[in-house]
Amino acid sequence: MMNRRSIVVIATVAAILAAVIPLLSIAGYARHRAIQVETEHLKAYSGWTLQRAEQNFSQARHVFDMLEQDAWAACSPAHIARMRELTIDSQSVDEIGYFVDGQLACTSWGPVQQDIGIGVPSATLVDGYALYLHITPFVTGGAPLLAISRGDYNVLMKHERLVDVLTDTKMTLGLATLDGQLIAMSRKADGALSQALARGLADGHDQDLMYASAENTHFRAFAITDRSTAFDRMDQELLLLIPLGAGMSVILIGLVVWISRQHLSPQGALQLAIKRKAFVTHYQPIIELATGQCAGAEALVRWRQPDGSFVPPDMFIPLAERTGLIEPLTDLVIQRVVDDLASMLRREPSMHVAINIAACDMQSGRFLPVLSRALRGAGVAPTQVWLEATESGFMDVNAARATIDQARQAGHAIAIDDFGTGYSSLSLLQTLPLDALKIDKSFVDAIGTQAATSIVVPHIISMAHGLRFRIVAEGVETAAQEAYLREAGVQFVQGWLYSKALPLEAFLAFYKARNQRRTAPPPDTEATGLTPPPASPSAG
Ligand SMILES: Nc1nc2c(ncn2[C@@H]2O[C@@H]3COP(=O)(O)O[C@H]4[C@@H](O)[C@H](n5cnc6c(=O)[nH]c(N)nc65)O[C@@H]4COP(=O)(O)O[C@H]3[C@H]2O)c(=O)[nH]1
Repeated sequence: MMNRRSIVVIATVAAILAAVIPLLSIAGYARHRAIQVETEHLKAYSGWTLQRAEQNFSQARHVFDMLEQDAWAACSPAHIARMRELTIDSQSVDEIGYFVDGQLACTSWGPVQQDIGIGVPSATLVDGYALYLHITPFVTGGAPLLAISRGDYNVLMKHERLVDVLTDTKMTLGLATLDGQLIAMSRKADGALSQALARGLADGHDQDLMYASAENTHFRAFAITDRSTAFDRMDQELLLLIPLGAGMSVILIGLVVWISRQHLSPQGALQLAIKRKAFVTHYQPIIELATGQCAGAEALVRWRQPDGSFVPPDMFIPLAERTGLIEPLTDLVIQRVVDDLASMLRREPSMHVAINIAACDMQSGRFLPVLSRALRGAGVAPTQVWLEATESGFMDVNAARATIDQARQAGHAIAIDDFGTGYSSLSLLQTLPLDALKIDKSFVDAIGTQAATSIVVPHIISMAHGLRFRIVAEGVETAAQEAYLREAGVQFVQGWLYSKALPLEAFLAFYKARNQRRTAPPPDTEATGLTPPPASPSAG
């Protein structure tokens, strides 16, 4: 588990990010969206500009069709009158010219005396049309016009007419030939950009301007606007999206607070640790006094911290019991013990391991199927697994009896742990079909002292003998205690005199060393059972 300081730092950083990221994402999204929408807007206007140009172009085509329908006497009054009539009827066409042998012979205004050649077209369109971009009308004078020619005729029209589309925001519309010659612009705009767009520059934006274009078979049209237009749009989008971003920030911050509380509250931390299976079991050897051999071990759970240290069970078992987390924890311990010791238990059929069972589990018996599944899967005999519970586990006698019966039928031995520290010990011992009694360390400590409890120890032992219980004395620390217990007929001992609780590897090594030595003919120490344990990492 991380320490509080790291959690607070991480939670603070996460909360700041949770507050800022949604707002930045929303701003980024709004910017992207605004540019996208404005590009589509410009593209739509480019399309409408093309439509407008085509309308003008089709009016020119109509004029040509009308004139070519009849065989006119060239520049006759009727011919000129017809040209004038068509000029007046058409909204787009300002003047019509008629050429003979490449020389302007007459216009919709009348015959032409001057020597005016047709000239070289600026661009040739499909369908046999030619474009002359800047023709100065010689009759009316004035600003240059655009000429479209077909056959012997040309029609003149104002450039701006091709791009006179009403826009809803400020923008410049432009029209060009497909080979990149600029025909008309609705307003003045950046020259280099307009030329580039006329030549087919793709949609996009620079520091100041945004632009998009569209094409048809005759023309290319484009639209240019200031980027501020898009940013105005972005402001509107942002206004709509900010509550959404703020809502997301609040949800994320709430999540961060919830997760950090999970980590910071002891219950939350324990819950997470169970979820992450952050527990190991250490094994405290149990010594058989008659042989001095290691007869088994008590499994003692430890909560592993990220820095490699361990939290002892006294620090979290009571919390686990209060909060109901003891149940998944018991299951974890069962699985861990089986994973750790299965092969050794299979190899050493006389060895046993004792697992602590919490009071509520002892009363419900809920863990028994879990244990039986785990043992069956690993091929371990249930007789090799002892179950230890303190007196509180047996308080509800009927419930406890059901669990004990089931457990014993399965083959487990049941031990009453920390005997003498709780209430109603005597009646419990007589009422329940128990197999073993563990004398609490506080009684063992009293051996050979003047403490009042020292008087009780022989009575506990003789009572256990009377009930035919196996006896395990816990917390044996001195040779004198061991000598007393041996004399009193206690079969098993457990305590720092032999070994503290050991990590798995160290326990396996202890077991091997201890039992190998004991099978060899005994040195002097053999008779006392006081062989010092091999040097091993202490973890108890
Ligand atoms: N000073 C001293 N201490 C000795 C000596 N010999 C053994 N001990 C300590 O006494 C405790 C014996 O376990 P316990 O009475 O079952 O008492 C256990 C048991 O009630 C509970 N516990 C441990 N593991 C589990 C578990 O897996 N499930 C449940 N429900 N409770 C557990 O936590 C208690 C404390 O366990 P630990 O801290 O490992 O402490 C262990 C052990 O390290 C000694 O010679 N001197």
